[in-house]
Amino acid sequence: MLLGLLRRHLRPFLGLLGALAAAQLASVVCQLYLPSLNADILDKGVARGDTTYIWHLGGWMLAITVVQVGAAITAAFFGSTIAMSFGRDVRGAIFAQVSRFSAREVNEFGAPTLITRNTNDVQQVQLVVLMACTLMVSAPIMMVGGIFMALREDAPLAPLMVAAMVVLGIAVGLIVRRMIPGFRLMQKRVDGVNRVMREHLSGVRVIRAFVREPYEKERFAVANDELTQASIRVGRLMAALFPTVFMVMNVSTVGVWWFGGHQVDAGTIQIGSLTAYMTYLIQILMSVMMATFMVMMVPRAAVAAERIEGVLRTEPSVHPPAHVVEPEQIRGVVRFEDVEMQYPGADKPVLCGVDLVAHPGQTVAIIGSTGSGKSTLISLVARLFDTTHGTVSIDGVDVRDMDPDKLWGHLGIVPQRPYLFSGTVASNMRYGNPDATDEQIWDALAIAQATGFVRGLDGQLEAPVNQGGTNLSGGQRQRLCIARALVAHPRIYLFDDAFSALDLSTDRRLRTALAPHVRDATVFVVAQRISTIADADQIVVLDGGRMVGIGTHEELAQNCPTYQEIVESQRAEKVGSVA
Ligand SMILES: Nc1ncnc2c1ncn2[C@@H]1O[C@H](COP(=O)(O)OP(=O)(O)OP(=O)(O)O)[C@@H](O)[C@H]1O
Repeated sequence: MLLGLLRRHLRPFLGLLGALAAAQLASVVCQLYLPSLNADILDKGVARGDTTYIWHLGGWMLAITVVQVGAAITAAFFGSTIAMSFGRDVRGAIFAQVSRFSAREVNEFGAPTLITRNTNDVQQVQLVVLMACTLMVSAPIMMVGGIFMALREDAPLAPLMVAAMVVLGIAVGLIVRRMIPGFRLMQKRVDGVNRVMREHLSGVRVIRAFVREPYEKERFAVANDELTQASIRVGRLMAALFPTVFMVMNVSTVGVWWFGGHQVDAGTIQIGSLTAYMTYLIQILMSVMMATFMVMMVPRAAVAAERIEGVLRTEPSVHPPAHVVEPEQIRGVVRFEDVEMQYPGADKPVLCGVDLVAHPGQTVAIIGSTGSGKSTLISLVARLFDTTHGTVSIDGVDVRDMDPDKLWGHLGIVPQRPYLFSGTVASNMRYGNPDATDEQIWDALAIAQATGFVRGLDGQLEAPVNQGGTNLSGGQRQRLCIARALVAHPRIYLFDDAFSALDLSTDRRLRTALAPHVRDATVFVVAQRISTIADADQIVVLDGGRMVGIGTHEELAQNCPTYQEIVESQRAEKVGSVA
């Protein structure tokens, strides 16, 4: 998975990778050449007292060092550019993919893991790219070149070098193999900590109201502890890695001095060559160590890549059609035909046999007990989910055959949980219609009964709105969400319990103001209160996912027992609250 991800997202940087490889090559060749010049200075210059030779080679060494430093800086610059751009592109790809997800995929993954995957996981892979860019060419060349140059200086010491490399390779391999499952567990536990943290932040008011802070602290402590345990397990293995590398390096250095010393004694090797041999050995083992460093990161990056690919390879269940069908003209006739909807993993459908037509200019209200399927019904129009049987069509075209962007462009959705984006009142109002004028916004705010409180805000339309609209009350948020839908001027409105946070008189005023504005549109209203929907052209009564009544308020009050029960229960509530 890691290789696949790297291959796809590094392709645009092939040119830069080539330049990086050239710069690294230049740097390594210079590094490999320097010890051999040093050996010459010692053996031919110092040993013979030839100062001119020393000055001459010294100058060469200086020039080569300058080239080596320049090449190393250039390689580091290219490497950082490639790694950072890689990270940017992968994050962009994940964001684009998640934007294509339907509610089903978002629910299946969960927001915390999607956030971790787009941040922490990408960072892990990016780190490996950065390391690879630094070592990719230099480590192998250094290793091969070092061996070649070292053998040129002294072949009899070669078995020692080979033994050191083999021992190092086996030791590192064994440790790294045990690290992979540890990293997988660690990333999962990072998700766990994020999940608890996110829930804590979103539900902070509820937590305080129910005095559940100690419980939440305990929950976080458990998740935190689990992450710590997993990290410690991996950390122990990592801790074993470096001492192993250094032990092999130090033992082989002692071995070289020991055997080399005897050879110098015997006169079979010169001191300069032995010094160069030592430098090469250190260089080789250093590159093995650097490669080890990278190898250490690869398992974690491989796990991260697996998680990233998990997102990138998930096919959204609500996907654009292969052949888009455009309605001749969008009028807004919405038709449900024998619609059934079953959530993935659920044992029975939440909607069954729904047949319904809504015409432009009509308001269709949906009422029913909690969990009867009202929100699900209208979410099918917006293709937040697809039906499992039957069709939902707009102007005769199945919504699954329409271009999703065009479909959503005709819809004005006011969700059950009003959500506003960080910015200003105006930026939120222009969310569905960036060209809306201030006048249009004020008109929409007036219909949504929001003018009063927006005028009272510091900055009015330019008043700041926090993420999620948390600096506004629930009712204010709901009114701004209604106004936002009105500014977009869609053909079809979907109000999902959008009036529930409004008091009765505001609800009435809002509906009166709304009527002329949506005169030509098709309006769906999910509501709990009979008073909100009594004027609707059609009222659909849902019970356990089935339509148990359809008609006007008067008709249903006459012949629909479920509706009569709802009316009766609300009347009793009203009498009870007055008493
Ligand atoms: N994303 C989901 N995944 C699985 N089941 C779901 C999902 N959303 C809703 N359900 C289930 O589907 C049923 C209908 O939910 P829905 O939200 O449509 O009801 P509702 O009538 O709008 O309820 P309420 O009046 O409380 O908002 C419920 O039993 C709910 O548990």
